[in-house]
Amino acid sequence: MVEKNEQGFGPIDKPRVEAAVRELLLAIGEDPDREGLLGTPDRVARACEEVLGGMQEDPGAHLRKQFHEPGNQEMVIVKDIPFSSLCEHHILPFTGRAHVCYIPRDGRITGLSKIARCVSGYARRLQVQERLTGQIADAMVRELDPLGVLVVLEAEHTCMTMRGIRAAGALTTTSAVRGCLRDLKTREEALRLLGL
Ligand SMILES: Nc1nc2c(ncn2[C@@H]2O[C@H](COP(=O)(O)OP(=O)(O)OP(=O)(O)O)[C@@H](O)[C@H]2O)c(=O)[nH]1
Ligand SMILES: [Zn+2]
Repeated sequence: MVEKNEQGFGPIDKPRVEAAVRELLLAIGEDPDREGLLGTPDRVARACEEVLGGMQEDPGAHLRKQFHEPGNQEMVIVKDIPFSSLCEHHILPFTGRAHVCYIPRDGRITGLSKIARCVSGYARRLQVQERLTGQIADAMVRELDPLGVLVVLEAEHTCMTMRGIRAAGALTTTSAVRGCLRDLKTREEALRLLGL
């Protein structure tokens, strides 16, 4: 049996991905031995390692790079963090921007880039946007114990734009709220600062 990591995933088996891509090419009526496709199974396998690399890490661990600013309980907002993920229903990309807002507890803050790294780690998995949003918020709560967290994701799903309903330009917004950001007034201030 394949050993799973602490995130619940096995390792990426590159030769197996390559064999599966070759089989897929045959299944769609292509010739995997024609010149243009010769390197494709290897390229797709390498691309999988990259775009699904978040399965091999604990994205929350980035947030453990912390600093202490005594007395600071003011809102921190990191806006417009770009992300790319893969929808687990069609294995097609959905891409967009994440906005993360939190209120530190007793000045316990994290490195700003670490928030973007956390988003990237959870995005580089097979996902649904709602779960991705909640996982980011929960990691913030787990690692920082902040007074409140608000995560908003806006994304375009290619499974909705290049196939199926083909609703080009349709944008999906999801949010996850924890702690004191559930309070209407605090949340309104966060949304105002986010321009949402
Ligand atoms: N809630 C949610 N739905 C998603 C996400 N990504 C894709 N979907 C949806 O998953 C659904 C899968 O529906 P199915 O009827 O099983 O699949 P389908 O026949 O390909 O559906 P259509 O896309 O409507 O053609 C679709 O409505 C997709 O739009 C996501 O991140 N969140
Ligand atoms: Zn999809």
